[in-house]
Amino acid sequence: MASIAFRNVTKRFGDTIAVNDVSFEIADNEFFCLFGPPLSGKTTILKLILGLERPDEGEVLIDGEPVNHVSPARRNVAMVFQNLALFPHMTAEENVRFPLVERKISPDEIAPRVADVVEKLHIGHILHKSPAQLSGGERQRVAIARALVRDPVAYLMDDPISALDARLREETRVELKRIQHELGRTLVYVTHDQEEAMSVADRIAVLENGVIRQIGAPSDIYDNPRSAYVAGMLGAPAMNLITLDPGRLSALDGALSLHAMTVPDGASQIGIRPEDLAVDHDVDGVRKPVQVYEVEPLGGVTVVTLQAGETSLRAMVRGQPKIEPSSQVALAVANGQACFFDSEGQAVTA
Ligand SMILES: Nc1ncnc2c1ncn2[C@@H]1O[C@H](COP(=O)(O)OP(=O)(O)OP(=O)(O)O)[C@@H](O)[C@H]1O
Repeated sequence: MASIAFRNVTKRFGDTIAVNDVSFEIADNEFFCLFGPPLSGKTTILKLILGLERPDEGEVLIDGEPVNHVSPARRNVAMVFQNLALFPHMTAEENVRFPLVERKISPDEIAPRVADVVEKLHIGHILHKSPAQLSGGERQRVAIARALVRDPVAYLMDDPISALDARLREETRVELKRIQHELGRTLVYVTHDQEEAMSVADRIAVLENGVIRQIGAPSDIYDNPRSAYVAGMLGAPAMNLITLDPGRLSALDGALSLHAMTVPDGASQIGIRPEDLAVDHDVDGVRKPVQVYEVEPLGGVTVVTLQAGETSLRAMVRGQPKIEPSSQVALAVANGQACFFDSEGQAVTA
C-alpha cells in the first residue's frame, strides 16, 4: 500500500518538456487516472513513478519518502504495459504463476498468492486450460491475474485495454475497478479514452502538453471544468463551445433565449453539454428558429446536430424522438445549465 506524490516535477528530453512543473498527491488505495491526448506526458509520469526516468527538477515521493535516487527494483511498484497477452504454450495457471516463478519466489509462497488472485478474479474453473481454449474475456481476466499476482505497493497501468474490442473493453474495465477495490492497492492508470477515465477513476488528472490542467473526481471535473480545454476533453458528444461574438450572439439569443441567462462579465465563450440542450420539435405555436442538420439514433439516446445561424450545435435527447433532418425546432438550455469561459479559455462565474 502506498501514497504517491509529485512535487514540482519537471522532465525534459532535449528541447521537449514532457512533464512541466507537475504536482499531485495520490492517496493510498486510490484509482487514479492520468488522462490526456497523445504526447501529453502520461507515460513519462508513469516512468518517473517507476524510476525508469529521473526528474530534472522536483521530487517524487512514495509513502512520503523521496525516491528520486531509489532504483526501480527497490521502489516495488509494478508496471503493466499495454500488452496483456498470455504465453500461448502455458496453461492459465502457469501464466498466472509465471511472474513469481521468474522472481524465484519459493513454491510455499507462490501457492497462496496464486490462490488469492485466482479467487478474486473468479478464474478457478479455467486454470487448467490453455489460452487458445479461453474466451476473450477469460483470457483478459487471466492476464490481469498475472499482472496482479506480484505484491507491489502500487500498480501502474499504461493503457492496458486499448487494444481490445469495445465490448471486451467495457467488461474488463468493470472487472479492473472491482479488483482494485478488492485488492486495496493504489492504481495509477493511463488512458486517452474519456469514457474509460470517467468510469473507472476515483480521481482524474487531465493533462495537456505536460501540464496538469485539473484534478478531481470524474463528476466534479465534468460538472465544473476549470477551462474550455478540460470541458472539451470529457463527455461525448463533446460540450458545445460557442464564441460569443456579437453576430453569433444575436442569432443564438433568438435560438436559445440567452437573454434569460446571467452571462458573467468577461465571458467570451459559452459551453453547453449536449444533454443540457432541450429540443422541442412537435409543439405547435412555438417559434422554431433552429434547423436540424442530422439525426443519429443510438438506441437509448439520439444525437441531433443543429444549425442556429452560423453556429453548429449538438444535442443529446433520450430515446428515439421523431425528429426529421431539415426540419425546424425550438431549443432551450435545460435548467440554465451552461459554463462560461474567458478569452484565455479559463472558466468565469457570475
Ligand atoms: N525517451 C524519450 N526521448 C525523447 N522524447 C521523449 C521520450 N519519451 C517521451 N518523449 C516526449 O515527451 C513527450 C511526452 O511523451 P509521453 O510518451 O509521456 O506522452 P503520452 O501522453 O504518454 O503519449 P501517448 O498517449 O502517445 O503514449 C512527447 O513529446 C514525447 O515525444
